[in-house]
Amino acid sequence: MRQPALTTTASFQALESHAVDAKAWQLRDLFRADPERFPKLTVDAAGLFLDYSKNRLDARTMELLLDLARERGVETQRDAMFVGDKINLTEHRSVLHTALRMPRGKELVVDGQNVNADVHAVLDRVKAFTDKVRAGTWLGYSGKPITDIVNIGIGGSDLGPKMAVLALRSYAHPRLKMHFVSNVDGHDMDEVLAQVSHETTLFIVASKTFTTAETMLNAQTARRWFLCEGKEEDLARHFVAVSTNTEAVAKFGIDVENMFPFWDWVGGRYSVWSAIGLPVALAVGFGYFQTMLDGAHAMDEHFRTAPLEQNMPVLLALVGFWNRQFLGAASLSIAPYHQDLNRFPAYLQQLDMESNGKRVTKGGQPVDTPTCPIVWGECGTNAQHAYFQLLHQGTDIVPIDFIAALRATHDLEGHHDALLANCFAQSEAFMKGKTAAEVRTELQAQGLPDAKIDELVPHKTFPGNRPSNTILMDQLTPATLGALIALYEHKTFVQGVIWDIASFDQWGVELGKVLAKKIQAELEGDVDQAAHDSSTNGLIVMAKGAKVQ
Ligand SMILES: O=P(O)(O)OC[C@H]1O[C@H](O)[C@H](O)[C@@H](O)[C@@H]1O
Repeated sequence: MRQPALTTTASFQALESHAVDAKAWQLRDLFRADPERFPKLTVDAAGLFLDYSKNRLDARTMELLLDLARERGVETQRDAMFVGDKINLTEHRSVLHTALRMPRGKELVVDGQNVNADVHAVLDRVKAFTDKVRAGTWLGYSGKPITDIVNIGIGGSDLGPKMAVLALRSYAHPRLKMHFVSNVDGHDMDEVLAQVSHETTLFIVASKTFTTAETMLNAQTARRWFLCEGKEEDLARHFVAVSTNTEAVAKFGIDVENMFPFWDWVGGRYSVWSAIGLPVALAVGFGYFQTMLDGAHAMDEHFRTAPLEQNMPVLLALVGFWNRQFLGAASLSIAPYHQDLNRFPAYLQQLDMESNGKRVTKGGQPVDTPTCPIVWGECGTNAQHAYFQLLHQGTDIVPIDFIAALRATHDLEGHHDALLANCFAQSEAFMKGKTAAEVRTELQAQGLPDAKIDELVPHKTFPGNRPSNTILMDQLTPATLGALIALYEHKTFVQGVIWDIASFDQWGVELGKVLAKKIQAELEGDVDQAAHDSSTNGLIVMAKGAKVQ
């Protein structure tokens, strides 16, 4: 159904008038005025807790935002996604990552395909394979168990598994060392190959399409490296593939018996739940991988059934929309206060920016509002000692998602209180700030002369009023990780519906791929000067010059 332009809708216009005053609100005042703000603006779901009270909004703002969600059809479109309607319009595909984590036996038939049965058949194969590798009964060519696993993939075939393997580090198998090679830059492969042995390494070539240039080149390099010691007939023990493209896998020379399939209705950035999650299952065991799927399913059920006003992904999406639209926040910083979530911001960059970094509506019209913010971030407390300066006192408003676990998975004394204290202190500082009067009183108490105080006050003042969310879980476990990823997946979906953009394609990555192919041919052959501008020509000539030195 064709949506009207966002700014022309009644609920958007109501929000716009509400925002005239709301933009000037001070978070300090909102907290002072309502001691119940915390219980009112927090929600629990699937083992996660979201506190969105430190945003410049009130109950009326939320009501209007929820009206907008309803007017844009969030509920109808959510339901359409879950039942397998072809909501990926430009590629005419269903969007069924939620089916990958459905319990066994739940009926879901799409285009005559018994989706649930197919998903579980592949999961059974993943289980059988991971059990063997972990038990040490899947042997390399010289009869030794596998010790190193190298996942070769990029984008969705890298970021999800890499992030999850690190996040679940404390569940990892003691013998298996996981490596990830994604970059076409040979330094990436080179570094990994230097650490592993031909006899005991298993390569997973992970690519939905099995045509991605980087992955194909890396896979060829790995194959060549392997054949320096191993024989052709040993390849099957050392190379497996995860893909939707059986033909290309066979052509590459990987035994299709060793291929774990998935389907075109799984988007790359939504694929960690499919066989693309094989490195996760190998690292933590199938049982914990299944628990991660269960955690995501719990969030799916919440998203599918909870009323919008208590629906965590919907609330997170609406708050993000409010900050983007009405506070002009062009970026969103992700601050996991958990070292094992170190790769989570990078994972979210693809999830969010590749999904919603679009400038036209589903109907092909230019959007009339800003869309996806730039997503970036680093773990706290490291981030505090690097760029938090700008977030506290710079000229841009950058909302922050703080993510923390109440209990650690280590038992090192003193660390966890220090970590949580920093996390909570930062969101408090962003919210409250420090007024000029407070700074002046503090400096006066230190006995500084008036002239010095006048000089320092502007520098030491914090404007505050900077929005943040805090997401808490009891511990970072396979279940809470699954729920956390699903939370953000659904948040991205809801925002895409509000903006009426096609969240499940990624045409914006194509142009560079085509040009790179052409330039690579020129680096290896003759330069097609007429095809380029003087800058590009100049750079190509420099690279060619460096080759002959
Ligand atoms: O899994 P593959 O088919 O190799 O794709 C890997 C990645 O590359 C593409 O260019 C897309 O931008 C990503 O969405 C995708 O995840």
